[in-house]
Amino acid sequence: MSDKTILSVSDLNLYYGKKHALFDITMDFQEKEITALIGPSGSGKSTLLRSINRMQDLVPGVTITGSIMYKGKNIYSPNTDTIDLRKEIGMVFQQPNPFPFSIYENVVYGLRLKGVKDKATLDEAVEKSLKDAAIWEETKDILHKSALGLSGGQQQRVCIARALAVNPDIILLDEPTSALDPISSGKIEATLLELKDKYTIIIVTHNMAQASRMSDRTAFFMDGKLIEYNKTKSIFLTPKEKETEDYITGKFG
Ligand SMILES: Nc1ncnc2c1ncn2[C@@H]1O[C@H](COP(=O)(O)OP(=O)(O)OP(=O)(O)O)[C@@H](O)[C@H]1O
Repeated sequence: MSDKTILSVSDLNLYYGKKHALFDITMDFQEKEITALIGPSGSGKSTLLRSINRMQDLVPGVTITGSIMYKGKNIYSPNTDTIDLRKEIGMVFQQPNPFPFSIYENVVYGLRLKGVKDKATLDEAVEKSLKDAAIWEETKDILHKSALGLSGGQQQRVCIARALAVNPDIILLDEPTSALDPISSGKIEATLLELKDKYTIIIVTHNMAQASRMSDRTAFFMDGKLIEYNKTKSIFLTPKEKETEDYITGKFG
């Protein structure tokens, strides 16, 4: 574990009923870096990502063993308040999923849940979060219009702003650009690169070019196993495992 380790996954196994989906995953995530999780469909990337903020607990029949240490505590300890955990470890999904409210109400959603009522505080959070998500200029004059009226790319940046508004430490993103056109994807990538100064980012992506452009470290998964994990340059230029090389050169997957 290095000084910069923010999350430490040890011997994590996950079963959906009898199906063993993650096998002995052990890996550390570094603070204020972007880590990409790559691998073929069904390799367990989303399962691992969702395990990090205990979203996977919501699936009936799931069994999880092992630990994920965050700020000195095992997030799988029975004492963990998962609502609080998900404020510190936010999530953005593949399909933009704004709520059917105004842009403003989408962004302040988590703050309202926390009981924040002061208008000036909420206004400030809206402006800051939309700026950080690089969507302020496009939305500042229409804050009280429905978020559903925005384009898919704009909706996704509002969803990023919604995640940022509660001031998380870590942002998990599950293929956040796969439903978007290349221009919108490029904007999200640029936004995430800016956010890395303030947040730790873990992103599942099928897009190899995106992983190699954006991430500091890359983890390659296959059949629920972590095959190789290293600095992104090493994974893409000098992979150690044959499976990694075959995948990144497009031989399978
Ligand atoms: N709710 C579920 N119930 C049962 N099995 C599941 C469930 N979710 C995922 N799985 C299985 O667990 C394995 C890992 O799935 P997961 O979605 O984590 O893979 P992935 O690498 O993210 O795939 P993709 O790239 O297609 O999103 C797959 O075999 C999948 O079928």
